Amino acid sequence: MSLIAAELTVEGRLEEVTAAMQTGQVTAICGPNGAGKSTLLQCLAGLLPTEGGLVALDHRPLDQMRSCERAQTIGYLPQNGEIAWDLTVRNLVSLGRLPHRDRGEAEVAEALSALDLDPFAERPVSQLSGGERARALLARVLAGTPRWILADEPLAALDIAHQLALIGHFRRTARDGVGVVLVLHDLALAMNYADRVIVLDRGVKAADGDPQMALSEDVIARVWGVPARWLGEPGARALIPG
Ligand SMILES: Nc1ncnc2c1ncn2[C@@H]1O[C@H](COP(=O)(O)OP(=O)(O)OP(=O)(O)O)[C@@H](O)[C@H]1O
Repeated sequence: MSLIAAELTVEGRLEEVTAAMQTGQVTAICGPNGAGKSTLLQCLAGLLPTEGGLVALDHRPLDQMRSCERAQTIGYLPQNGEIAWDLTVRNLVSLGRLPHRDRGEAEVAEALSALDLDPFAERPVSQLSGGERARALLARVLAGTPRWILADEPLAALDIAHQLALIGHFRRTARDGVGVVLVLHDLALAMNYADRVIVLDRGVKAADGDPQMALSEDVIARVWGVPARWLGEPGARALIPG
């Protein structure tokens, strides 16, 4: 098992947030706009220097790892990622193999298939819809076969069928020993599919634990300021406002 442990303060954005995540689990990071979710994910990926605190992967501070090793180990999907060149989808996804310095044709093919991109593989990315583009960017991360997947709102642009297919893929990947950390705005997806939920509120941790506890109606009322009720059975819950 691998572990990422963080103890973080980022001026004006995160205040003494501690978190420890393990492989084999899907961890969701939830919270209102501006709560610090993307900031936390960037810190966990080693992309944002932290003034106070530390992020360690298996007790090794991330900033002491070589960038190549870090890139092989941690796959990061930013929110609204840019695509600088008008590559074909296959070539974009192949960029995920850069840290490994190989073509990784089998891994690229697997990632294309996991994201249902085979019909678009030879198409320039400029000719994709928003959701297809989001899937191509995530496929690039998966092609790198990282031990950790850190993805910022990976489901936001996807239709319900692709959301469910992808969350199923994340769950299987976690079962195979990968650590999956997802920023999610959809609280029902977090409730039904995450093993663990971290809730941030204005830069501080408001809850951390199993989804039933971390996303209780009380927490939702306190953090989001919205009265809401959970209906349905565990694993198939729906959040009803009011
Ligand atoms: N580059 C930056 N420099 C300074 N402050 C920033 C920067 N990026 C974001 N912030 C601020 O830090 C806080 C946390 O931002 P962050 O993007 O982490 O929030 P978030 O929870 O991901 O929000 P959202 O749900 O809107 O994506 C916000 O108040 C934001 O305005």
